[in-house]
Amino acid sequence: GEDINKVEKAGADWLHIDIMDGHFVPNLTIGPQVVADIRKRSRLFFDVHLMIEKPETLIPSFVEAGADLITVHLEACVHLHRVISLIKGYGIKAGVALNPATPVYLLNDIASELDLVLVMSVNPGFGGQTFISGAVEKIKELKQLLDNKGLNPFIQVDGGINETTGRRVVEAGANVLVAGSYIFGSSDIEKAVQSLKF
Ligand SMILES: O=C(CO)[C@H](O)[C@H](O)COP(=O)(O)O
Ligand SMILES: [Fe+2]
Repeated sequence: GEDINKVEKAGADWLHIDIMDGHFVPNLTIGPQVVADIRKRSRLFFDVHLMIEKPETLIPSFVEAGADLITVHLEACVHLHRVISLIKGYGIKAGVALNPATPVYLLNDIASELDLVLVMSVNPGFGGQTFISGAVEKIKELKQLLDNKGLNPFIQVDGGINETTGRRVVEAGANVLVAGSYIFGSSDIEKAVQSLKF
């Protein structure tokens, strides 16, 4: 709660909440109850990143908990269009995340339905990993695919973001930066948050 208040005061626009199930990724974090609890402490936009198998089973609970946007992994969805429709049916925003090894062209037939595309710049599962530079070219490729279709969803990048990598991805076309270690490991949280507003 204290940390959330700190980033809110520091000027963070959104709160990115990592949900891991110990199956889709080799790590376990929190579930809908904790999201509902932190909802009581913050008015920030809740950006819920689901790194879970069969996300459709828990989407209603995360909506109920107060999510403003839910992002699912393309790799975790057999029926991606159905899952995106489910999220949007609740009147909230829907995003799709791509692992570092997942190509951008797989979004071709779903791009028009999306409010956000998340390009993972680490393999999901842990904070504090090193930025994978291949993400930069991938963002450019994604921007091109979206531009060709006249689409303008948020382009989010998550993993190893700091002032240097953040600048590189923004120049490539990203407009939503997720940062964990860089912000919470900083002695001046406000300065760290503001340094990512390019
Ligand atoms: O989804 C994630 C990992 O799966 C995290 O959002 C991401 O790693 C942020 O942490 P850091 O900024 O420390 O890399
Ligand atoms: Fe994340």
